Amino acid sequence: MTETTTESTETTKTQAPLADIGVTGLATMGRNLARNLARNGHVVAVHNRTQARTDALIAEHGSEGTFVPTSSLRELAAVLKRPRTVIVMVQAGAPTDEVLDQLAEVLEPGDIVVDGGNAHFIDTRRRESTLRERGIHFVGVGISGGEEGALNGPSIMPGGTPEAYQTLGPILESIAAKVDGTPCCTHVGPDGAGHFVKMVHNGIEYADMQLIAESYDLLRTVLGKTPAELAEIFRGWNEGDLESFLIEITAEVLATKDPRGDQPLVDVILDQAEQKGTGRWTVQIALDLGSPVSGIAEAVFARSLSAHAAQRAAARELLAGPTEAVSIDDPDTFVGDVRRALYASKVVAYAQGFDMIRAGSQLYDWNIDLGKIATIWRGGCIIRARFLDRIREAYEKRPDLPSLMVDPYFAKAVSEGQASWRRVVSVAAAAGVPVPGFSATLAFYDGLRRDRLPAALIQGMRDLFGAHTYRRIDADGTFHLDWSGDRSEREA
Ligand SMILES: NC(=O)C1=CN([C@@H]2O[C@H](COP(=O)(O)OP(=O)(O)OC[C@H]3O[C@@H](n4cnc5c(N)ncnc54)[C@H](OP(=O)(O)O)[C@@H]3O)[C@@H](O)[C@H]2O)C=CC1
Ligand SMILES: O=C(CO)[C@H](O)[C@H](O)COP(=O)(O)O
Repeated sequence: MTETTTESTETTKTQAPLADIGVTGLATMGRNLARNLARNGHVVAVHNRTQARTDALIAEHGSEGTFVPTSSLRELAAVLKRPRTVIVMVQAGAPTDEVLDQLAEVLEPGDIVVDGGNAHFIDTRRRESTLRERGIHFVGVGISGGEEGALNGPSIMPGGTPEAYQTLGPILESIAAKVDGTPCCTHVGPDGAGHFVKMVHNGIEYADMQLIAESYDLLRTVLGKTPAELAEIFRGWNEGDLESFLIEITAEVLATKDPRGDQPLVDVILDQAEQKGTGRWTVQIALDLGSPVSGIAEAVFARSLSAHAAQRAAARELLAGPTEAVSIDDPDTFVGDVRRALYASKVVAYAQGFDMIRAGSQLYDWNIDLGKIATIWRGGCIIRARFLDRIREAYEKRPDLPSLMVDPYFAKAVSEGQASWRRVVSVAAAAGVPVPGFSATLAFYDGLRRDRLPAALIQGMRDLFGAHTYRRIDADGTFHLDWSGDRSEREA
């Protein structure tokens, strides 16, 4: 029997079954996650700070499953089966702490609290340790897929203890997206591992979106293609190795007209990209880990630059652009070059993200299985893409792969694309089209493959001005040159 009506809260309370799971925070994500849980047969107790959201959920979707509406966290705790499981889907940051403090007062040792928001993994580690002292299992869970994914199957990245996953895992797996029958949900690792992986997912998301935006800009500026023509090109690309959710929605955005007029919607949207923070966190943490995520960093910086409206307006008046027009002999060949450059750059951005996950896993002793991460990103999440199956294969074949770039499949794919990639970056520079993503990822590729890097010169300079020492290619140890004296070398 489905408890769906709001006419009498009292009736609902007295007849309410003990719920399997609770969800507090019923905005975009929480509401759809609760519906997904209910549609999959779980009895879901729901709560929101502002009662109207709870009432709206029950009124509009109460018939989709068994919901138990509640009007306080204490009431939510009272209607849950023991040990209780509560998913918190509220705004990240201070609001999450507030809700966790309130929940800690009404829960008991052995209960499980899940934070499904976009929390910083350092906060998750802190919260896990605080709640552990009270005997409560705290599980930081990365959830990706946006509004539609939360309803129909997101990609789910849970951290926390293996014990908590034993209870929580089957529930989360039941609502996750499925690819070839495999749920896009796995126990990522302890404490903050799930939120760390979600953070890097979002960093990759930023890079992927930036690279697609650069492709659009180049084809539009250099070839003069219209948004409608470009929508067709992206639709075509979505049939091949670039097939992904982001390419699919690119075509959709470009094909859409302004509802207020006849021009393309993309031409009336303000060109200042916003960001909530997960991309920035990825780069901040990557700096601490010494993980060179240059493609992701350029994507974050490109959003920042776009938002500096006053600087851009001042510079537009003063800074000269190319004096000669770029002419492309064969537009179709150039479209193919951009497609190959996009694929190669994407491989680099994903490789950087996976390298960063490995670095985080080593530092925090999380033992994250990269093949499993690729597996759960194949469906449900924003960066879902056909080539993630290749990434899964690469890490399953060789879990200690030093970099995705040296997996035979990706090494071949990127090497085959490099000539196109170089042409695209050259044309962009000549045409004055900014391609920070394409350039940074190509530089990363060249940096990886070079026999000798100019880092040797940097080491020489460091030793000259600061006696920072250098190592030699032909002897063990560290050395210092007497730069201001007789230039003899001594072991440091
Ligand atoms: N939107 C998306 O596509 C995605 C979002 N996420 C993450 O999921 C979480 C939820 O996102 P979303 O659904 O967009 O909602 P929002 O991030 O917009 O948060 C709104 C919800 O938080 C509640 N809230 C805010 N402050 C408090 C507080 N002090 N005490 C209690 N409740 C509070 C609101 O309650 P009230 O109604 O009373 O204001 C409302 O339920 C966030 O952490 C977000 O980063 C993750 C993946 C995708
Ligand atoms: O988590 C998400 C998807 O996985 C959100 O959609 C993402 O946080 C959006 O980020 P931003 O607003 O910074 O572009």
